[in-house]
Amino acid sequence: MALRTLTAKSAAALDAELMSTGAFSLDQLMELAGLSAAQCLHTLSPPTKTPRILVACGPGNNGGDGLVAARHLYHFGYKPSVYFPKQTKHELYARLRKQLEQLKVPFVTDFTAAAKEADYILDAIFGFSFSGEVREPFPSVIATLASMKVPVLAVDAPSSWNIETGPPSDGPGKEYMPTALISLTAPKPLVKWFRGRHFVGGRFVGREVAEKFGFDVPAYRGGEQVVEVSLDDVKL
Ligand SMILES: NC(=O)C1=CN([C@@H]2O[C@H](COP(=O)(O)OP(=O)(O)OC[C@H]3O[C@@H](n4cnc5c(N)ncnc54)[C@H](O)[C@@H]3O)[C@@H](O)[C@H]2O)[C@@H](O)CC1
Ligand SMILES: [K+]
Repeated sequence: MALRTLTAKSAAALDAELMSTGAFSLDQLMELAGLSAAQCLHTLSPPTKTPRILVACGPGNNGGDGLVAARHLYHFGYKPSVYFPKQTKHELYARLRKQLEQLKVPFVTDFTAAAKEADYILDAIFGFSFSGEVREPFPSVIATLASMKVPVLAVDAPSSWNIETGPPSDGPGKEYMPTALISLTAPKPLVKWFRGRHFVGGRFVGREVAEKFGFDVPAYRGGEQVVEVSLDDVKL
């Protein structure tokens, strides 16, 4: 199974098409993306082994995937906590937050302290719209992710990596290499620099649309939302 990659520009164009011609709402896509990230974490390590999951959420849709994943992780039997320092007023995010509050999922403010207590971290800080130098308050968060021993699953991209050119040549993300990566819809060119277990999730695109945007739908098994794809099987 050889998979083609999707550039940041094509990923954004695909998103726009799914939410216009495709007739999807953002809620739907985010729900499926977040569900696949939670299923991926379960594949990596069950709640009996790593119960405490710290979910780091950024200000955009990658962060929204993290909020959705935190809710599913709770229902899978984990004890998630959420770091969400740059909250938007968008009503979708307010609802996702309220859903977590009703489950008594804690929101933490000190990322480094919370990371020391975690068994696994979900990196949902930045996805395909990240660019430039990491701005506050995230440099210290990325530095913690880069230096600590707790395993990390990155959602769509290791946060702070450039989508096309991979890890930054300087700054806190230079040494950051998550344990695992779940590419949403299709791998991005940055997988060339990634060393770890690689998965694809976000099972909502048909073959016709995939062909139009120049990527491949992986061979998902049965009703699963996520599939492990060897990096050797990604066409770079
Ligand atoms: N088609 C798909 O595959 C889908 C993707 N989704 C998710 O949506 C993500 C893309 O979401 P968005 O386009 O909202 O963008 P991101 O969540 O990737 O990031 C954008 C946010 O980060 C901030 N930001 C960008 N560069 C920064 C920097 N250098 N320092 C600090 N902050 C910075 C921006 O101001 C913005 O708030 C994907 O990666 C994926 O996780 C899903 O939610 C929906 C479906
Ligand atoms: K991420």
